[in-house]
Formats: sequence, structure tokens, C-alpha cells
Amino acid sequence: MTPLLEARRLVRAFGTRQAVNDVSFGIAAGEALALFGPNGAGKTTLLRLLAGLLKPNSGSAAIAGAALPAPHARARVGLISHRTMLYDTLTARENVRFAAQLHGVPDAESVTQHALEQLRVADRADVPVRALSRGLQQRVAIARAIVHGPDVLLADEPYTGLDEQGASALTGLLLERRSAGAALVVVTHALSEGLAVASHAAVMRAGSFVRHEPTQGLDVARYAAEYRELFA
Ligand SMILES: Nc1ncnc2c1ncn2[C@@H]1O[C@H](COP(=O)(O)OP(=O)(O)OP(=O)(O)O)[C@@H](O)[C@H]1O
Repeated sequence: MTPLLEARRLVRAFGTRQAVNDVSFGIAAGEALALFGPNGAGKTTLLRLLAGLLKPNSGSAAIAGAALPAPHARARVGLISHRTMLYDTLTARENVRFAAQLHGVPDAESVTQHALEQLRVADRADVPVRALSRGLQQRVAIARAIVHGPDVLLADEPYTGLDEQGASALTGLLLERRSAGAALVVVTHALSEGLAVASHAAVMRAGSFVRHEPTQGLDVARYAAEYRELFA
């Protein structure tokens, strides 16, 4: 079976630095990969390659067999970044609706409302986002990233800045996207949060996967100890 999201021998360098070095994996519909690794390991660069925002030096990425960065493949991706990139003079609703309209979502108004409710930010939807706390802005950014119902969801430290309610809304959303048949990649420093939403886990070091396995049967405490040992 063709994986929904597939990376084949991806390589990306910046000057002489190999940010991503020969990474291959596949994620089937309904699966989620939690991706761990220290600063500079190449996680963000890998997500940008998978989102079609950056070109690899060699190798390729594909969504349901369609090679990135073809626009119809890119349109199937949602990217949650730790930088919110919202228009801060627009309201939360305007930011999310704008994204829905750009994606040509039918009935953008009600889909926007649903996304805002899912992130539990609907009651603050009509104030400019610059007046919202960092945590609420992050929730709006997540609502914007999922408003077009992407079947590939890439999340770069999505828990950063969220309070407990925001974090639990995000976990609910990630699990819901999985059961709806999406393929997810979640980059996080928090091992337990990542493992809780993932079917597979990988560790990146210096551009390459040094561990990659199903999460089923993994013991979080042992995984954390082994992770620390890898970087000791
Ligand atoms: N646009 C760029 N220009 C030059 N070097 C870059 C660029 N983007 C990333 N790098 C370098 O590539 C390497 C991997 O960076 P990347 O941001 O992908 O790592 P990361 O695992 O996401 O780290 P962090 O957790 O700090 O975000 C780093 O050495 C970084 O300095």
C-alpha cells in the first residue's frame, strides 16, 4: 500500500551543513509520527521539505503518490508552526476564514466557526489577534492550519505556549485527525506528549533518523532514559 506521506532519501544542505541527510519513511493514513531530537537536528528543515516549502538537494517527498511541491499535493498539507504568522490586526475569525477562503473551502464561515470551537477560542474570535495572549494566538494558528481539513498535518512544537486547556484541545484534535485518516508528523521536545498521540516515534540527530519504531508497547520512562543516553 502507498503510504499517505512518504519521504524517499531526502537530503537538504545549507552551505556545507547537512540539515537533513538521507531520511526515508512512510506514514499511512491514520498514523502519526512523533519526531524528537535536539536543537539543530534537522526537524524543522524536514517538516519544511514535507510541506513543499523547501526543495531537497536530492530525494523526494510525496503525498498519496503525488510528488511535492506540486500545488495539488501542497494543498493537502496543514502546517502548524511555533511561529504563529497571524495577521495581528485581523481578528481570529478573519485570520482563519481568510485561510479557508484561500483553500477554496465551501461554506468557509461555518467551517471557520467549527475550527475555532474545536480549539476552544470561539469566544475570543472577534477581537484582533494582537489583543490575545500568546497561548490563544497559538490556538488560532492551529485552527487556521486545520481549517481546510488537510490529510497531512505537520506540527512543529505545536504545544509551545499552550496552557493546559489549549494542550488538551490540541491533543484531542490530533487524535481526531488521525481517526479521520490523516497522516501526522509531530515535532516536540516533550517525549510523553509526542508518544501519547503517535503510532510511531523517531529520533533525529545531525540530519538522520537514529531511531524509528512503532510506539505500541514502548515504555515512556524507558524511552526517555534511552533518549537521554543517546545524547549523553
Ligand atoms: N535557512 C537556513 N539557512 C542556513 N542554515 C539553516 C537554515 N535552516 C536551518 N539551518 C541549519 O540546519 C540545521 C538544522 O536546523 P533545523 O532548524 O532544521 O533543526 P531543528 O531540529 O528543527 O532545531 P530546533 O529544535 O532548534 O528548531 C541547523 O544547523 C541550522 O542552523
